Amino acid sequence: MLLTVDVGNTQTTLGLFDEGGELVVQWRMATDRTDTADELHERLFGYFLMLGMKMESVTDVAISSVVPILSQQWSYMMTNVLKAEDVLMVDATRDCGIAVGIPDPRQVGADRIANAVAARDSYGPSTIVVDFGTATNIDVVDKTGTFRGGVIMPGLLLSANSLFERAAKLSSVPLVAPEHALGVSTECAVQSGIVIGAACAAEGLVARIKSELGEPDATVVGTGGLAEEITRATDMFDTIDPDLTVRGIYSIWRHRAAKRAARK
Ligand SMILES: Nc1ncnc2c1ncn2[C@@H]1O[C@H](COP(=O)(O)OP(=O)(O)O)[C@@H](O)[C@H]1O
Ligand SMILES: CC(C)(COP(=O)(O)O)[C@@H](O)C(=O)NCCC(=O)O
Ligand SMILES: [K+]
Repeated sequence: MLLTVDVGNTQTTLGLFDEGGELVVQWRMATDRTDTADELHERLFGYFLMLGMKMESVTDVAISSVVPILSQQWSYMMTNVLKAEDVLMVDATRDCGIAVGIPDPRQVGADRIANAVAARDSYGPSTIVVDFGTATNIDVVDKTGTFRGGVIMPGLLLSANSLFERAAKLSSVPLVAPEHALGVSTECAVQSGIVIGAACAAEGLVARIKSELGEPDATVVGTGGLAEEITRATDMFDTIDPDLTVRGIYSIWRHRAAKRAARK
């Protein structure tokens, strides 16, 4: 089985794929920057126990991480503790099976490359991904199937928390989409600003990107932990695909495995 690990700034999503490429199970844990390799091992062991699965069933590992300190700890744990033979770290400077059309691929977050690969595989070229997590990032695949970059902006929770921290009369409200943009209470006004505001920002940016690319019919896909809530505030998405990043990591692993097999 392939174990995929997607280390985001807020949560880490783990996935297990069977030999046929089916995502068998997926789970999330909080991302804690202070975790050591031993702590990650303990937590992984606990999840396998809970799932009634054996860690020995993992033959391959692929990691996408946007938290460098944890990239090291995960990689060390998989190699030295789990003794995985081959640990793939997603990295846009190595062949991920997609053309990268930006000047310095070293800068790109691994999750954004994974999103682009899965978007191209699942929806074809000319696809725009909006990923609502710690950051809201837009990842663009043009009609030639090339990753073209996109947008990075503060995520909903980050924006909301800064607002609550700095505005003396405001305190935390549930981040759900209100029925109307016109808020008649403090709670509704804040929900409108944060949730509908994030939807409108994404709509506006996607419209501009479509126009800059000259691809008005690009497919628009929503993903990330907060996508389900945003979708209540907009009809911009052709689809919501919560497993996009994890499938991208799988595709990149499969691409590399096929290349390796061809060399043998
Ligand atoms: N299954 C879920 N359904 C709804 N919200 C979720 C789910 N999983 C995570 N979230 C929310 O999404 C946020 C994390 O999103 P995620 O895309 O994992 O961010 P990151 O990749 O930056 O860590 C968290 O604030 C969490 O509350
Ligand atoms: C844009 C991101 C902060 C998104 O992180 P996330 O919200 O998934 O935790 C991450 O992909 C990142 O740190 N990228 C590096 C900069 C770049 O992609 O250009
Ligand atoms: K994100």
